[in-house]
Amino acid sequence: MAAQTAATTQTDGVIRPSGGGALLIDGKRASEEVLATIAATTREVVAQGLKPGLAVVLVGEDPASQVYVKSKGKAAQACGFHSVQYDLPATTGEPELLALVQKLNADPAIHGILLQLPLPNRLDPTRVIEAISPSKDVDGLHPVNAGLLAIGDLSRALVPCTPAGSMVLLDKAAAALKFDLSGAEAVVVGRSNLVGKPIAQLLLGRNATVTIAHSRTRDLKGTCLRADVLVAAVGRPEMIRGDWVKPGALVIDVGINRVPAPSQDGAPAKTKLVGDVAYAESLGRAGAITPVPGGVGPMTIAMLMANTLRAAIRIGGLKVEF
Ligand SMILES: Nc1nc(=O)c2c([nH]1)NC[C@@H]1CN(c3ccc(C(=O)N[C@@H](CCC(=O)O)C(=O)O)cc3)C=[N+]21
Repeated sequence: MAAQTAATTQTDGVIRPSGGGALLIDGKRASEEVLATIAATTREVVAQGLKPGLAVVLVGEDPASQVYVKSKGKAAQACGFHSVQYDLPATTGEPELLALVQKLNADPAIHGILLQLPLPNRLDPTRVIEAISPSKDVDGLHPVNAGLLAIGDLSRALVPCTPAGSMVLLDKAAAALKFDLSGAEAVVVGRSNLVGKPIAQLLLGRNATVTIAHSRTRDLKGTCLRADVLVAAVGRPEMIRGDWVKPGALVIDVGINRVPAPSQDGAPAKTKLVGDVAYAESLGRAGAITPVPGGVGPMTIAMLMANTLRAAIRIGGLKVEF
């Protein structure tokens, strides 16, 4: 990352490029901080006789999903959790999947159930997600958790991991720039149940003035240009251009898109990860920006661990501050 090789100062997970320009919010470092807190709290919880347990369910053989699921299992073990993974063949039927969910719902060693998405096309994720006990729904996708978030009951909701992680990074950016989210113009590009809608709810909970924009928005560039806080969650590589960013804006790039990278001297074709924001173009405009990779992605995994620990504490009825 060229922008980070220039002389930089790093204070509290924020990289300040020496030549000026956007502050870079270091999601890798923020995730390590969160994971360290989780590991410490887990030792406390284990000392009280409760070991948080996470079950990850993967259906089929999507290579990207296999990589994500592996890193979730690793993080769970590093946190001191009990961690199990179910690899089911792509041919698995809905009844078998529902039976596994019921078994995990009833298993006292399991406090978090993560159903890796997307499922193979034949399977309807809605029915399977709705079978997960809301108290173990660490993805925050069950309608009960979506509803608790919508009414602002964050003490009871399990909040989806990517939105929760995005807010941690946004808080870091706001603190570094002494920027008050209350009353600010926030624009979320993307309206998915997994990311766009829950982020909008969280921003509203902070008293931001929230616009949810999407592919049918008439003047997307003009809408983005109004944003003091711009959250990109569209899943299209570098769709948000630098000249769509209001000068000084806080930019949270949720996109993780694998695209072909130029290969040299006939070397095998390579790929690289880019966000939904044209990063290089935005550095001279944004006040702060999250990089891809190393931004929201690592935070997503850290928040999955946070949700699992929270679920365990609630299910176990422990009085542990977390
Ligand atoms: N039920 C469910 N819940 C999810 O949370 C969920 C899911 N299904 N399906 C797939 C997406 C994707 N996802 C990512 C998590 C971490 C990184 C991550 O750590 N990315 C690294 C780079 C990793 C790499 O190099 O490929 C980074 O951005 O720095 C990326 C993507 C969670 N997802």
